[in-house]
Amino acid sequence: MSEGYKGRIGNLIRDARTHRGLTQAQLADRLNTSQSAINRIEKGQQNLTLETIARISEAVDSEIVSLGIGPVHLRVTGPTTLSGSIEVKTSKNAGVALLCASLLNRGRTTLRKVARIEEVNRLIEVLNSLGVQTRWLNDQNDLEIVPPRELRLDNVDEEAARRTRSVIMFLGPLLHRAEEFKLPYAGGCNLGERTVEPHMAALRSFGLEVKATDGAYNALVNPKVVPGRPIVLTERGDTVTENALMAAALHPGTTVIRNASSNYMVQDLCFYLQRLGVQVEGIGTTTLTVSGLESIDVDVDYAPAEDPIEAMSLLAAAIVTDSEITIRRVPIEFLEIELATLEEMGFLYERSEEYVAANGQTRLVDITTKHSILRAPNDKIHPMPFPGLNIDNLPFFAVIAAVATGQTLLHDWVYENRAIYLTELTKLGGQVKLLDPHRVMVEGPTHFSGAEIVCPPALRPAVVILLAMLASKGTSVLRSTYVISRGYEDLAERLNELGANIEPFRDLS
Ligand SMILES: CC(=O)N[C@H]1[C@@H](OP(=O)(O)OP(=O)(O)OC[C@H]2O[C@@H](n3ccc(=O)[nH]c3=O)[C@H](O)[C@@H]2O)O[C@H](CO)[C@@H](O)[C@@H]1O
Ligand SMILES: C=C(OP(=O)(O)O)C(=O)O
Repeated sequence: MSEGYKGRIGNLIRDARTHRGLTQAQLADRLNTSQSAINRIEKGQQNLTLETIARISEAVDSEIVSLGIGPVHLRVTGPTTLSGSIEVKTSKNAGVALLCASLLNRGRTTLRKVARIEEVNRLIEVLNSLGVQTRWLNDQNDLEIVPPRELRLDNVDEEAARRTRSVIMFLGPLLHRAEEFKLPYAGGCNLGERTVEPHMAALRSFGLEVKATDGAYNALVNPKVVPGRPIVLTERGDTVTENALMAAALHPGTTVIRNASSNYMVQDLCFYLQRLGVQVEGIGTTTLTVSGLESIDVDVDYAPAEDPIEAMSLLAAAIVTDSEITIRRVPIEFLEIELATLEEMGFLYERSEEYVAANGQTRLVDITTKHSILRAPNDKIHPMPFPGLNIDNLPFFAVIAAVATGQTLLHDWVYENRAIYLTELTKLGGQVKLLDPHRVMVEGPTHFSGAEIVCPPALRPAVVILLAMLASKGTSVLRSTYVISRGYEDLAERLNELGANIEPFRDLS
């Protein structure tokens, strides 16, 4: 390591340490080393291994070595048996919808226990670039959002916006704020072509016309156009329903949305809109009736519900490692089909009595997984819009099927590219055959063994690979894991608390 580099890293570590309010002695304590060693490191007088840097990063703040130093990789040593209990965090998808919806309100929105994930960070960056003030209030991840009098729509943080797809949900609220504006094309995971046409079709009823040119959506709004009849969505998509709801919230009349998604994030958005004073009927069904308001200026507090996809990920972690763990705060109403499918495969578990999430609505349970001997299901596993098996939960059945005896057919009719990434499991010893771009056949049981794999550019398949690595004998490396932190908060650290051995590290350039 060059002298210059050592000095630079030393400075970064000192800054991160003081930022966390730690003395050298306290940091030394956390790392099981001496204060004089920390002093030498900070002065750039010490050679550091990547492992040490990763450990220091963890002890102070994982951000310290992100400056100028490459992506985070994970080294996983397995096989692992997990134990203990873990709490499900609030959902990425409600989090991003509510951040967008906060633009409807001229007052202050406080969101409780927001998932502190990269997707949320990107959207906060976009909001900040528009002049919205945001502040994390405490280590519970409560977030305060205060919009400005006038939004700076000509100042959008394009780089942040392009890294998320959720920015498409700015269209619904913004069409009430400006008659002309521009948004960068939505990005996000590479799951193949994902149309935005249903969004345009739904919002046309509110006078929005969008021309897509030069990498941007150029929006023109005719405020005289209001929905004359029910809006019929051509796809029961989640974000399209959310866009239509947000547009309807500031339309001072009644809007009926048919073929609406009734999925978890849509429900959270509806509950938030109700707090804003907007009347929403039909929550949980496919017809939503919204009585909107001329303007909204209230201070509101809302606590989004727990993430069914994170809960499914944790169930899959337990199943693939054959572990008995307790997963707390599972939003059971959004996992019923998944659990019924798992039961058919021989999965054993106990569940607690139901209790209610902080939003006062969503039903939660604690699930304790039990040692199970799994067999392939008789029928194929395929997703459906809620109340079907969640589209984002399907990939987890690949790693579950890999530990079940027999052949399981997974049919992802939804995404052009997502099933393809599941074949990466073969690198760990899985038998996963791609039948066509939408169908994979998984044959188990599998004796996983460690390998080095670059993260697929899609959140759920990336986590599926990570979970298989937990069950793999020996050392695995999962490279470039930004895509995982897009949707999960501290996943590696939290799995380590259950007994996993996952070590984050970075390359030095
Ligand atoms: C931020 C957020 O909330 N993201 C979720 C949302 O994305 P989002 O709402 O953006 O999903 P899309 O609109 O891209 O829909 C996903 C895919 O499903 C297809 N499709 C969808 C519904 C339907 O009835 N028919 C149909 O064909 C679409 O053409 C597309 O190819 O919903 C997806 C599907 O649940 C989830 O994977 C995403 O995690
Ligand atoms: C596909 C997903 O999300 P997004 O819509 O943010 O790409 C997902 O959460 O798996």
